[in-house]
Amino acid sequence: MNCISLKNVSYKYPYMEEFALQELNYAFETGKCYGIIGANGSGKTTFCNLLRGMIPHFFEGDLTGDVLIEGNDVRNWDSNLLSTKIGYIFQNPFTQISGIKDTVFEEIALGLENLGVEKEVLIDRVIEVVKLLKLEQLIKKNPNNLSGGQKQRVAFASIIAMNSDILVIDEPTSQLDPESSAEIFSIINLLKEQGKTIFLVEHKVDLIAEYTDEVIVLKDGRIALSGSALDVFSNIDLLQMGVMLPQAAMLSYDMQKANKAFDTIAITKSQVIDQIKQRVGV
Ligand SMILES: Nc1ncnc2c1ncn2[C@@H]1O[C@H](COP(=O)(O)OP(=O)(O)OP(=O)(O)O)[C@@H](O)[C@H]1O
Repeated sequence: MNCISLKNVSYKYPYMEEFALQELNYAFETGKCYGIIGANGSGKTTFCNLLRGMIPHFFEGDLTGDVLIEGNDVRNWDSNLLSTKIGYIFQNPFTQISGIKDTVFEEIALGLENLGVEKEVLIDRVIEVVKLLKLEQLIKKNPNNLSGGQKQRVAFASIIAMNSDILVIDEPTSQLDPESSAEIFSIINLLKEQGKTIFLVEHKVDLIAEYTDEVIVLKDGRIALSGSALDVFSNIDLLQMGVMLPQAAMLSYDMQKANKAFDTIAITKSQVIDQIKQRVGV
């Protein structure tokens, strides 16, 4: 089933002459994890704002074509309903934390509280999410005093508590160290296992290759390339679109140049290991 469909969609910000998004056509399937990549200014954040209905509900400007969310035109959706259906995780965890709650527990409960969820249900739901993300040590702490990585985990917990079907995640690890980034990606894996539809903007292409099912490459607001992570990252044209290839793919191309090509292009570390094992016969 398609959760979001784009039919000939273009968008221009108010007072701008250039289109930020142009002639987009795509059918996004429920339960898949999509990676969104592209050079700076290619339209990734605008694309996220389109997918979550902020365009046209918050951003004015010219939107043409059809954005269908579960078959209904985005213009006909109630914006409050959309914000619970589609969760959004900011690039900067400091922006996501409300700043008005004294404990992590209250912070995670805030979205549910705003929805008027009954207190007992709310407490059960928060406890469930705290266990799932192993946040027990943090629940009594003040969210404002947490590290960036801890804040980002709390931000994920707040969104997961809302039980949104679709999650739009904009560069969640750009401000985190490798250890905190790995923790965030294990949470993204959990969400995949729960069958959520995920849109992930991430500059670290190795992570996109590892975790996503399909990849959309944006260039000047257009979908320049799309398909399975393997198809997209096997395409050397990516380099001309201002996008790096995963290290594994670079190694595959270097092996080709040295006339020692792998049987197939590898895009993840585990695929490289498989190719080497095959070659040395273990
Ligand atoms: N609020 C806005 N008003 C006018 N133009 C905007 C606005 N936000 C973005 N743009 C323009 O739209 C285009 C796409 O920007 P966008 O931020 O979506 O790209 P991006 O790929 O997310 O960039 P980055 O990787 O730098 O975050 C750019 O030309 C940008 O200048």
